Amino acid sequence: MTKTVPYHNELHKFLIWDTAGQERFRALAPMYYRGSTAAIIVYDITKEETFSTLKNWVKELQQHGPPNIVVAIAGNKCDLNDAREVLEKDAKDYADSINAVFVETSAKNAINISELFIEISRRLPSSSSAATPGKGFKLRRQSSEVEQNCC
Ligand SMILES: Nc1nc2c(ncn2[C@@H]2O[C@H](COP(=O)(O)OP(=O)(O)OP(=O)(O)O)[C@@H](O)[C@H]2O)c(=O)[nH]1
Repeated sequence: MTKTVPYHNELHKFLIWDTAGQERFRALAPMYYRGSTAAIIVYDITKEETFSTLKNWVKELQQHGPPNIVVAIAGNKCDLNDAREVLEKDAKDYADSINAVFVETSAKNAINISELFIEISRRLPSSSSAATPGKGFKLRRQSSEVEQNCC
C-alpha cells in the first residue's frame, strides 16, 4: 500500500506494510521494520491489553529496529469513545516519554489518518539532509517524490 503526503516543498511517498500483530507472527516482524524509516504501532483505545502489547513492540523496535526509526503510536477506534479503556492523556504521556508521534485515529471514520502521516513527515529529515552519508535513512528520489518505508 502506498500513501503520498505533501510536506513543504516535497512529496513523501510512504510504502506501507501491514504486519500481523499477533504474537505467533512476531518472528516475522524484523523483515518489515528492518530498513524502514518509520513504524506506526496501533492499539485499540477500547482494549487496555492492546496498549500493553504496544509497549512490547516499542521495546522490540528500540532493541532491534533501525537506530533512527520514527516511531508513531496510533490509538485507533476513537469513534468508540464510550467504550474507551485507555485514557488519551496516558497514551500521550507514554508517547512523549519515548519521543514518539501520537494521535488517536479512527480507521472506520477516517479521523486523523492524514494528520498521523503529516506528523511522521515532520519528524523525517528533509531529502537533502537525508542524502548526507551517515544519516541512516534509505531514500530514493522518483521525480519529485521521496520514498519512505513504513511498517
Ligand atoms: N469502530 C471501529 N472499528 C474499527 C476501526 N478500525 C478497525 N475496526 C474494526 O476492527 C476489526 C479488526 O480490524 P482489523 O483491521 O482486521 O484489525 P487488525 O489489528 O489489523 O487485525 P490483524 O491484521 O488480524 O492483526 C474489524 O472488525 C474492523 O472493522 C475503527 O477505527 N473503528
